Amino acid sequence: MNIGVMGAGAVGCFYGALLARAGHAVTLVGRPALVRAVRADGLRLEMRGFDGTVAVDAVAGPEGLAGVDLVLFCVKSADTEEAGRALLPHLKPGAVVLALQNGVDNADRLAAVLGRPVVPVVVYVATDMAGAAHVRHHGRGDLILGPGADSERVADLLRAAAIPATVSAGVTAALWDKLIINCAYNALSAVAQVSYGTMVTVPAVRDVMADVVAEAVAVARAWDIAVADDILERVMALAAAMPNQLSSTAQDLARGKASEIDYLNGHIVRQGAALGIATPANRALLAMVKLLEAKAAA
Ligand SMILES: NC(=O)C1=CN([C@@H]2O[C@H](COP(=O)(O)OP(=O)(O)OC[C@H]3O[C@@H](n4cnc5c(N)ncnc54)[C@H](OP(=O)(O)O)[C@@H]3O)[C@@H](O)[C@H]2O)C=CC1
Ligand SMILES: CC(C)(CO)C(=O)C(=O)O
Repeated sequence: MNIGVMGAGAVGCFYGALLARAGHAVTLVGRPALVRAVRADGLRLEMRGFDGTVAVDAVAGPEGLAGVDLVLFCVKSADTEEAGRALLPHLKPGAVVLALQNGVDNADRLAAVLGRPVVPVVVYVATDMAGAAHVRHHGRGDLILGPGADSERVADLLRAAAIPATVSAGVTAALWDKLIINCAYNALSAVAQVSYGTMVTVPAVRDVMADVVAEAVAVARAWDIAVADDILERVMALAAAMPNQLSSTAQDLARGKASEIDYLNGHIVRQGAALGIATPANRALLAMVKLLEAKAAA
């Protein structure tokens, strides 16, 4: 199949590389430095059991996706509308679009721009870019796709490419579960630039994480989202599973990049305000990360 990746960063390059290894024709849309590096040397995929170059095409603009049947949309949440508008004129009428992003509203925001359904996807992976065209996998990789006319067919295609994928009518709750994990870890890890294992050794941090989770659960349940009953235990368990991990927000700030915080704790704060639910812990974490972003931009 002809497959396009809109936003060739860590997630887009990782899944694009696996699909290319499975024999699909993959075109990455990325920034000029990535395009130059892929065209010069190919895309390097480094993961357990494989370290090598994968044959993909790379282009700097979405006009290169005119012929694709499947698009993996993998930009950060703040770029969803702009990248969606750039993609729109080049999208084939029947092409299936998957949003592989954190946050809970990217697929809806993208669908509004594209004027067609977008399949929300919960992404459980740890991956980063170790160089301009070098993607490194650190763990997991499983995807939960929302239901849709093509979701089962696409999940089959993903599984055939060694990507664990399921389709779930509970995708909204799964997106919220992931959002709550992000709200608990991302900002605190970013503010102190510490790994999850270190974070949870500090009792006051565990208390703040519990407050953040309680506020987010109150917001979610007010929207009738069936958040897992054991969400706090699941949140706390992540630190043992990924003790050395720094959050993506920590990594963004360390690189002087804007983070997705407006779509993580910021989402809880906005929704809480609309619902009349107090969210002081999420508000404080949002403020701290915004302050660091402002300092970096000054
Ligand atoms: N990395 C991970 O392990 C995980 C990430 N996620 C989520 O997946 C999503 C993607 O994350 P990730 O891959 O890490 O992010 P990256 O920043 O690594 O990748 C996004 C890439 O898209 C590029 N981009 C943005 N807009 C355009 C455009 N219009 N045209 C071409 N390129 C564009 C960005 O360039 P630039 O930086 O210059 O803007 C960047 O290179 C996020 O929502 C993230 O939270 C979820 C689970 C795990
Ligand atoms: C799950 C988690 C918290 C793993 O680092 C993540 O999604 C992120 O860093 O954004």
